[in-house]
Amino acid sequence: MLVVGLSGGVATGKSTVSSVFRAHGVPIIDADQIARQVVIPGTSTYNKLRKEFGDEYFDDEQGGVLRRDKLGKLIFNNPEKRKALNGITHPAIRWEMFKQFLTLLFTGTKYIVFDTPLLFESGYDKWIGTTIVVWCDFEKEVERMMKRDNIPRADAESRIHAQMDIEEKKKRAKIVLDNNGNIDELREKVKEIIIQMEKSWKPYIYRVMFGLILGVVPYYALKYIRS
Ligand SMILES: Nc1ncnc2c1ncn2[C@@H]1O[C@H](COP(=O)(O)OP(=O)(O)OP(=O)(O)O)[C@@H](O)[C@H]1O
Repeated sequence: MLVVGLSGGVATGKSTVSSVFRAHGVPIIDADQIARQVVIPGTSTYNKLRKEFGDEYFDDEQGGVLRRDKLGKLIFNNPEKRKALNGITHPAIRWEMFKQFLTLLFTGTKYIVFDTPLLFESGYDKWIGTTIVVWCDFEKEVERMMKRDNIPRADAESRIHAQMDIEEKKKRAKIVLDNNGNIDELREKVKEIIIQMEKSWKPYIYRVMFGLILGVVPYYALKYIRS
């Protein structure tokens, strides 16, 4: 199975790209969705967060849900608190991603898209067959974020500046997806990528390698145990 990493700047269009893949039946592992899933009230990650950050970060009138905005503001300029948050949430996110990956591995799907804003920051790009970076001009990025999130310009700009430079991500990507046009143009570009991936031999090569590992490793392990 070919794993395609999808990343880019904030509000550059990753979710839009992801939805086109999904509409074409490509399975997606969505890191943002998993990050929300692991902090649902009642999970062990939720309980650890509540203990670490205190009740003020949870909305008990809404079933105790995490106040993401409030926590986001706290960690924005507080590296220690950010470290504590990541220390609690990241292992749970990684574990959930691994479970979803394993499930998809055995369904025989040809390729999957791994949608994560922090693909390069986390270093996962090194383990991934192909990487796509979605980008658009700074001004467009700011405008789209302000409109979508209903936030002032200063907030949008500081969220962009808090991320790894988009030029660095573009340099490290295998496929650079320009989203300066309209949404229809973006959809057409994604369809083109899907056509190219359908033609790719990489998934078959990976399948043969995986099959060999599954067959050869137990064979030698048994041989070693019996000798
Ligand atoms: N080509 C486009 N033309 C106009 N608007 C667009 C285009 N592509 C995306 N948008 C809009 O820009 C906003 C941001 O797009 P999207 O949510 O897909 O970005 P994202 O990279 O997933 O964001 P985040 O980093 O916050 O997860 C959305 O409101 C989306 O509808």
